[in-house]
Amino acid sequence: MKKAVPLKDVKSRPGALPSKCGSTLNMAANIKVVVRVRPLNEKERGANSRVVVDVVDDTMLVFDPKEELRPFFYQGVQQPTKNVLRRANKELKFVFDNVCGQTASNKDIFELTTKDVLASLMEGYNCSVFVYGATGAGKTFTMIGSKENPGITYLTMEHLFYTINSFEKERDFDIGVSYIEVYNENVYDLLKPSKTPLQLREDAKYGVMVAGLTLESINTARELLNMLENGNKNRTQHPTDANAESSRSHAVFQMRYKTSSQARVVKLSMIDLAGSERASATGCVGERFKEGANINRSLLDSKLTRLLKDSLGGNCKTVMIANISPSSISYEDTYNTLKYAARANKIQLSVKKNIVDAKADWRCRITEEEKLHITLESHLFGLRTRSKVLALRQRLQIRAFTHVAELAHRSSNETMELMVTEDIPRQERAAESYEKKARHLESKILLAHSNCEESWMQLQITLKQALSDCPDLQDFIDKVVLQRELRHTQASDNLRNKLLWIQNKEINMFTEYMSEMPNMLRKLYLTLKGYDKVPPALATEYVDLMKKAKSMKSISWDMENECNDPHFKLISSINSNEMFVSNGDAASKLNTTVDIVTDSDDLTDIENREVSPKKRKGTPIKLPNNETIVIDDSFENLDATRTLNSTKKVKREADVVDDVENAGSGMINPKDLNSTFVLAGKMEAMRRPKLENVKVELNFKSEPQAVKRGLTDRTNTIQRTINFNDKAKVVKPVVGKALPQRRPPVPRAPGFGSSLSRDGTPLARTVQAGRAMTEKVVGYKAVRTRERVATHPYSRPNAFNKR
Ligand SMILES: Nc1ncnc2c1ncn2[C@@H]1O[C@H](COP(=O)(O)OP(=O)(O)OP(=O)(O)O)[C@@H](O)[C@H]1O
Repeated sequence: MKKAVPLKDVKSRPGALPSKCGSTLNMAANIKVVVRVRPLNEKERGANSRVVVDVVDDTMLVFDPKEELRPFFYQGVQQPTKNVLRRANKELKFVFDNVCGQTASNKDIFELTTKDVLASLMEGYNCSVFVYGATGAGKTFTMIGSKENPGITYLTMEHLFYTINSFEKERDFDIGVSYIEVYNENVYDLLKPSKTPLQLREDAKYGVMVAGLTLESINTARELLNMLENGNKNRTQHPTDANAESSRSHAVFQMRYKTSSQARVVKLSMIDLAGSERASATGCVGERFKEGANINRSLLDSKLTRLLKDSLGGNCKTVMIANISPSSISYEDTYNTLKYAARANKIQLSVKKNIVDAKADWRCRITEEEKLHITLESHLFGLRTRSKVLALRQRLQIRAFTHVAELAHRSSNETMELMVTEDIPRQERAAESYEKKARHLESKILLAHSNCEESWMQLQITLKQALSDCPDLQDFIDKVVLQRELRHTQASDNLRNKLLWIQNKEINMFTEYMSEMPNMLRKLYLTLKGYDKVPPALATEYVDLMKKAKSMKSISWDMENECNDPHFKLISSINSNEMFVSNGDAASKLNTTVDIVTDSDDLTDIENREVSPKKRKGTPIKLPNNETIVIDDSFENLDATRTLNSTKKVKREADVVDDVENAGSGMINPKDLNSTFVLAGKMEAMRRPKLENVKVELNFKSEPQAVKRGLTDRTNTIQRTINFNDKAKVVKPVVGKALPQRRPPVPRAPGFGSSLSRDGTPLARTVQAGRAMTEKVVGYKAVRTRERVATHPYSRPNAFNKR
């Protein structure tokens, strides 16, 4: 026995898991193959042909079964049965999903094929049923049938309408049908016959379309019956040896339906293929032969394949009905058909559900697009934050540098030179680096911004489409828009908080630094005072300053004050909502050489002030490297006159000192501190040897000049080294003017030098009372105490030191 075609397990395979959206379902499925064996026709019966198909059961048949040999007798003796002239039987077993014998009706075929398919169709799967076989095998009989014995197309549609009517109230079905034929590679509409063939088009949304095809809408299966009968009459038919009414074309009946809740159209295709027989089998020549060639060709590719692209491929549930004749006359065709059907049965398809809940589908699409937009948005926010933080840090750095430069200017020429040679170039390099980074970030921001805008535009288009398709989605769409606004507000707040945090840190550091200044100032003042080197203007100014420090307690931070505060100005100057940092501002600062022109005004306002010609007045000092700096030490710039004329000037100096000593520990406004110094000058002057406005060049070392101009009355000495030891020797202390630091009286413990006895009772002062205190009378401890006080760096020199 010859090896049979391998048997197949035809049990249904489990479907794949639903997709993420929950709206589409992919499942693996084989092409369902049903074999129908038609009864022998008149001709076959007349030809006394042999039956070559033996239907074993509803899934199995044997092709060319072994014949039961009749015993052969010769002269009453049974002879050996072997007939050498006879061809051996193939006896091939074929197993399919279903095998229908000669007695099966169209209704039976429908039950086994399209009835199941309809359930899938209603679930949203594209479905196709095609009949395959040689000419006269019964394809048209199965598919179309007649009015009296309708084929499976009619039966399917009848059942479809029955199903639809059962849930008509729930769903609104829109059904359209078309009936076309592919003949000699041309497509014709069978419902509206025309000699002009139709063209195939591919549409992204609807798949393969036939341009100009009539899509008839039907409401009952009865309408369809007439339609199919008329359509079939228009089909190209030519008699063949096997079939007097042979259809020489492929007929494709398609039913499409769409409900309001669906996003896509679902298609059912019923295809009556032209005979698959070999051209020679038809006994045709000429035109008919060409027909046959085209039929076979179109089974493999071209128009029919394209037309059924989405109805035979992966995304479709497919049923193949293989029609065969049982007669040995069609032996070859039947064998070929069975082989072809067996192969088709092995094809596994991945079927995708087409019914998608439109609402869920739109949600899915919107969510996907929104995700992309959020990614782009967060990238943009990140870049903006980096850019603004960078700009703020740069501005704070410039501000800090300005202060440092000013302090250097005030302290000594060496410091100033160091600043010019080292710090300023370093600062300029930092500025250049900042500018580079800022530019790089800016270009990145531009790109990210345009990407983000583009994705938002796309998302908006999708939102509009979704809304027009599904008005129910209004809430969902509103939520998407609101969430975007919320994201923007949050990003803006985060940015603002970050900037404020940085500035707050800066202000804290500045405040801490400033809080240390009053003590230092007080010590310096007292030292000068000890040497009687305090000019009246400085004393008054110092007193005013300390008074201000005292009144700091009553400061109220109203809005106006905040606005005038340069720190607040700095905070408000950075708008976190702006896409870019106003680099113009930063750039202008970067390109400006630190210009220190100070007077008795607020130092922190340096950046906003113009250099008035008046403030250019002063003493030009020639530096060792032949550069010149103008020190504004002119009298008119000192506030002393005004201060002296004020009511405060009438106070006695002793009172002033008194106040000073008590006010030392208070907080001081930085503005007030800065006003202590009266200095004008320009750091740039050191970098530019030839300044236009330099009028007089003086030798830097010409001390007497400064003295002549009354330097002792001014505070703006550029170079004053205070050597306590030397000065203590040459400067005569002014007795009574400077008081030593007051210390709270220390309760003395009873014992040596105490006015209390060991038991706590007061001692009677007798001999010592009223006498001058000498080493002898106060004892060793008193001498040590006096020495300690005298050697304290901030106390005035006393008689002991002098000695
Ligand atoms: N199952 C059946 N029972 C009774 N008669 C049948 C059956 N199948 C086919 N016939 C008859 O056989 C003849 C040929 O059938 P049909 O036209 O359907 O063949 P076909 O495969 O479509 O051929 P072609 O490819 O040439 O169009 C018709 O007269 C039809 O009535």
